[in-house]
Amino acid sequence: MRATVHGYPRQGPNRELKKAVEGYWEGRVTAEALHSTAAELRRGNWRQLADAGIDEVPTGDFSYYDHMLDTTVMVGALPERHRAAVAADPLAGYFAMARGTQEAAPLEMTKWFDTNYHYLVPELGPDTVFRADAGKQTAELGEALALGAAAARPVLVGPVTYLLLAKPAPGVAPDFEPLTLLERLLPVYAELLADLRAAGARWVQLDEPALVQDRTPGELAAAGEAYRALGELADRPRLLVASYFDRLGEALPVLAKAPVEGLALDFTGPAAANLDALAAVGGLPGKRLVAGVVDGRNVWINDLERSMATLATLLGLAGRVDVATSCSLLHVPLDARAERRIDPQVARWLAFARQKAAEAATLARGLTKGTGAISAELAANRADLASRTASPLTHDKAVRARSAAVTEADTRRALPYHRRTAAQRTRLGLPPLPTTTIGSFPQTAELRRARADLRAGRIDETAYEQRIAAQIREVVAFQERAGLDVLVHGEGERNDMVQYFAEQLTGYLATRHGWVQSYGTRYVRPPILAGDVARPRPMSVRWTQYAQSLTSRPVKGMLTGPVTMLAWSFVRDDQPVAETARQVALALRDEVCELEAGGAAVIQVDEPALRETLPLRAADRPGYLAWATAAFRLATSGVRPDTQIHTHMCYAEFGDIIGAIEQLDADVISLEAARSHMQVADELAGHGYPREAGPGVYDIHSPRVPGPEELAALLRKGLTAIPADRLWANPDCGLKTRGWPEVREALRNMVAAARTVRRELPRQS
Ligand SMILES: CN1c2c(nc(N)[nH]c2=O)NC[C@@H]1CNc1ccc(C(=O)N[C@@H](CCC(=O)N[C@@H](CCC(=O)N[C@@H](CCC(=O)O)C(=O)O)C(=O)O)C(=O)O)cc1
Ligand SMILES: N[C@@H](CCS)C(=O)O
Ligand SMILES: [Zn+2]
Repeated sequence: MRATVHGYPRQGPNRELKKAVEGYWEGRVTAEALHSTAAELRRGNWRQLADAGIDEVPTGDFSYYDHMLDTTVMVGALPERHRAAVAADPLAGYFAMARGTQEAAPLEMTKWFDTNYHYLVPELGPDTVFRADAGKQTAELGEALALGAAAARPVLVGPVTYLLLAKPAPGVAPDFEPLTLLERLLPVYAELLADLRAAGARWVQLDEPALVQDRTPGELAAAGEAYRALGELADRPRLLVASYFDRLGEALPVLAKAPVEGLALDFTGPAAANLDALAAVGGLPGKRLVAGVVDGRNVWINDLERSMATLATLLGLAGRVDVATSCSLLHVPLDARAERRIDPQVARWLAFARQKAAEAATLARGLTKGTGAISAELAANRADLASRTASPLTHDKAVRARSAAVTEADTRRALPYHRRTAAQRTRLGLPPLPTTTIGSFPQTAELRRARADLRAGRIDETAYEQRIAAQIREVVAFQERAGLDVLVHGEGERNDMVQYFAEQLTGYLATRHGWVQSYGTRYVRPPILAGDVARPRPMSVRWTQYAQSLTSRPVKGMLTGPVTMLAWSFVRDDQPVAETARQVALALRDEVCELEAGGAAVIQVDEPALRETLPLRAADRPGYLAWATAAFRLATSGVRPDTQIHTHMCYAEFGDIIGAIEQLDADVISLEAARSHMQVADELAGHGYPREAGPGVYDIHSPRVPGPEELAALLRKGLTAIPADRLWANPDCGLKTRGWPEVREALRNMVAAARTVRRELPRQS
């Protein structure tokens, strides 16, 4: 029995990859230097995995930006508008597809299943011509083999998932279904498999996570047909079809029957249902089962005894069982041992990527040699688990009592929306198409340096606060000059919209080095929800009030909502997630009320992750949406009717949660829409969304500055779906990743566009 993982963090111990890629973009790092840093990081990862006891390493999971974009390159499906740039300079062209240029828009970016990782959406149409390019995969396999890896297994996004995650290219009919291209794509995969075999691959993994979502009979039949065709190829390595993030459900019998040599299944969380389902289909006789028993999505140590029991059952259900993490370790930080500041009593409960690889190796050893061979590890693990259950850190009586006393009435505002809206209009006196931003302004290197200086003791708290106050003055003055209607303080004091609040709440642990890739070169350090949550003191009131003291225009209070506070953290697995959400919501409710008492007439509570953590299977959704929307309302319903509650969401398709968005009972919502050409405005209108909305007009993920005409056209498009008295003009998301020059120009253009479109509106009688 072997131990393996599906993928490993790419960034390196000190985010060397981020620094090299951003250096290349800025012209400070040559392409050669970038390639050599990347190769060194890959070698470091394989060595680390081998040291942890992993005896089959993944290859090809590394990426300069995103593995879906790599797949688009691998199958030659480059968007027409980027072809010339890629032909002229493949590396620069690759980043142009990811980030866009002044001439050519980037690919759309969206969430990778229910994770906080974002991928670039392939754009396909009836004229798409696929062409195999195995170069990256064969080169990385060659590197691993040259390093002496005992066994190396290339990992590719599978053809069915690739097509199911694609969208119609611009200009292609919106009802075009990329899956209809499967027959054309399979010969390309056949060629790739032959190339990988020739390069020394004995096994190749094809990732099909899209098959854990609800699929139509036609999609399941297409998957069955694809793996029949690939399985019947003569010149190919052995095939391992991998699924993760949930149970395979009705796709399990389809894959179990396919002529492939192995399946990788997740056995954690809701995917634990795979165990009974596997027994029900008669197991995988003669096949390899790669059993994902070590959770690749959380940071908690594995219950080794429970996993051994699962593995023992699985031994009777497959020809051969190997031990693995449930999914790629891309979604967890690299090394818990780097967190020297975490209390050792708590640190013993934590396992990051490196520790999870070691857990898989321990389990594989136990399976091969018997539990006696891992008795020391089992005893230590038992003691660590028991210390967590018994710890006073995980229980706060006052928090539990308050949470238990919450009633339905605590989650309802005093008046319904239609009675609040008039009071808010009178209080705010805004023009039609009011202009605003989503909250953050550029997080300049100077701001980050000030924070790093504070951490290192090079400056004191007073000097740091002066720096933040200066930033707020600059942000407010700019917004007044630019003519925005509802201002923000700019979030300059926040390292991250979740981490900043988590650092001020009890029950959360912060990491120092726990970076996880969010998209491209952007990383987050998800805090860890380890205990009961309370708010010892106000968190955002002071800076909001300071900004309001500088202007007579309304300044929005800005908070992160309870669902996002959970989604972008590692949540505790020792109590229902709904209970954790209620605790966080109560802490936020106190903050919302204190912002209002401090004079805020508009308070935005961001829930960008509401859609992201929607369960992948429809059957699990009503339960999630019930606790998630109740937590948001609990956090926001303590305010007066004339206080306007905004919420904001980005990075996702919202069509399937519009009913739930209504359940939030917010007064105004801003949504990401620019890259998808305001499609969301139609979706809102299609569902009869009766409230105010700001579908984003400025794509903040690209350095490209939209002109006033383009922005006015998007607003006019918004007006076809949402009436003028309910439409807001705003960017897609916060501006923290952008530079000041772009932001200044884009926001001036946005205000000019709103003014132009306002002039075109019929006169109010
Ligand atoms: C809105 N989004 C967010 C998501 N998840 C979150 N948890 N937060 C989000 O905002 N998911 C969906 C999207 C994803 N979008 C983004 C956008 C931007 C970033 C980003 O810019 N990340 C930064 C890191 C931000 C941060 O923590 N900054 C710290 C500085 C930390 C640091 O680099 N420290 C260095 C020293 C720095 C120095 O010396 O100058 C160190 O500690 O070694 C801060 O401001 O204090 C990034 O750089 O990637 C992420 C997701
Ligand atoms: N208020 C946050 C939302 C990001 S999703 C920001 O502006 O960055
Ligand atoms: Zn956003």
